[in-house]
Amino acid sequence: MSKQQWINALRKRKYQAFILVFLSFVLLLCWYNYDGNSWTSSLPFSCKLNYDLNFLQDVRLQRKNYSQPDTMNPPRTDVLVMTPWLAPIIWDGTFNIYILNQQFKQRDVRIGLTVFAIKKYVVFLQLFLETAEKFFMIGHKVNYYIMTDRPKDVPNVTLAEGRRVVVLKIQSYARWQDVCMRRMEMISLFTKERFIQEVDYLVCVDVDMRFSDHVGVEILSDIFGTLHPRFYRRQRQHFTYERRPASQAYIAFGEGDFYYAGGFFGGTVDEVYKLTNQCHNAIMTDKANSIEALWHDESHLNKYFLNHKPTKILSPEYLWDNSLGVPEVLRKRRFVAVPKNYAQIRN
Ligand SMILES: CC(=O)N[C@H]1[C@@H](OP(=O)(O)OP(=O)(O)OC[C@H]2O[C@@H](n3ccc(=O)[nH]c3=O)[C@H](O)[C@@H]2O)O[C@H](CO)[C@H](O)[C@@H]1O
Ligand SMILES: [Mn+2]
Repeated sequence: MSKQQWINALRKRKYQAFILVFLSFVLLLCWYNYDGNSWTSSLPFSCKLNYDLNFLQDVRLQRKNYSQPDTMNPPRTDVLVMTPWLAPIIWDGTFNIYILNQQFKQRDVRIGLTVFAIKKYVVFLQLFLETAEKFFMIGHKVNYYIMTDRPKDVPNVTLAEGRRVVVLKIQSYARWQDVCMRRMEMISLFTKERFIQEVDYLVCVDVDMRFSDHVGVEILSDIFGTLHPRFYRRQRQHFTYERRPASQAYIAFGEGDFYYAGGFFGGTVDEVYKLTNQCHNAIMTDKANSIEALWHDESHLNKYFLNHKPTKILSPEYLWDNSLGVPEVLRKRRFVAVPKNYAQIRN
């Protein structure tokens, strides 16, 4: 086709051509302004788009010319993004995943995700693992440590390269409360036995959950906890801390920073060992004194974090429950509770 023929053809279909060029331009503009995390302020027109952009993941990871951090324009002004002890609180918009992935890739970091599936809770594993493969630490080395009394019921899920499932057989306990609490003991035991050789960070979560958006290296730090979705707006006197002084988990009214959820914490292997070992010891002391903390392991976790402040805190984006609706500050729901029939699943 000669140049003239091209021009003639274009003239004939000038409207289509114009629309095509215009659309390409818009697409390019969007792509250019997407800074690896959000494309809000950098767009020439001020609009807030919060689409799921996983298809751009590969592209955005390679992006070098991300937008400059703006000293006079904080990305979030609607939520607390830093604790008084200078630990960041991770909300959507506060981090650039491109930069963080580069940093953690350089260190070739290995992450262990511990999850317990005792008795009937094995039914949650399939969705948990499938969604983790879509959203959890994509592009990094991941070991799933599945602790269960029913190894045969662990589903076979196809894993991406660099990821593997490790099934660890453990005993079960009759009471669900004991199952929950003994997680502290098991994590601390396996930390010494194998986690310390195999991974750099541990992430410890509930199994009755599904991933529904990006959860990546932005969560990693020496020791981190997560704001409980029911309490992140509440005053400390309403927190359901253990209030009986006889318990090791006791926290007085007038004390406490946040109410942390039992279902999502982690850190370096060393720090998680300290946390789980201390919580387990406290649980055993309570047991010897015939007292059980109100919210079991969660109460002890809250006590631990009162005295050992987390170095990072995850917003409730990282542990949401859809029965609470979707408040405006919650731009993403990354890890969401799967509804369950308590009476049926716990017995
Ligand atoms: C989201 C969140 O913050 N959850 C916490 C909350 O309750 P939940 O009501 O979410 O507790 P849950 O029933 O999910 O139990 C916690 C976890 O223990 C495991 N499990 C439990 C029972 C069983 O028969 N088999 C089994 O495998 C399983 O991994 C489960 O996810 O309070 C619990 C203590 O009361 C724990 O602190 C949970 O981490
Ligand atoms: Mn749960």
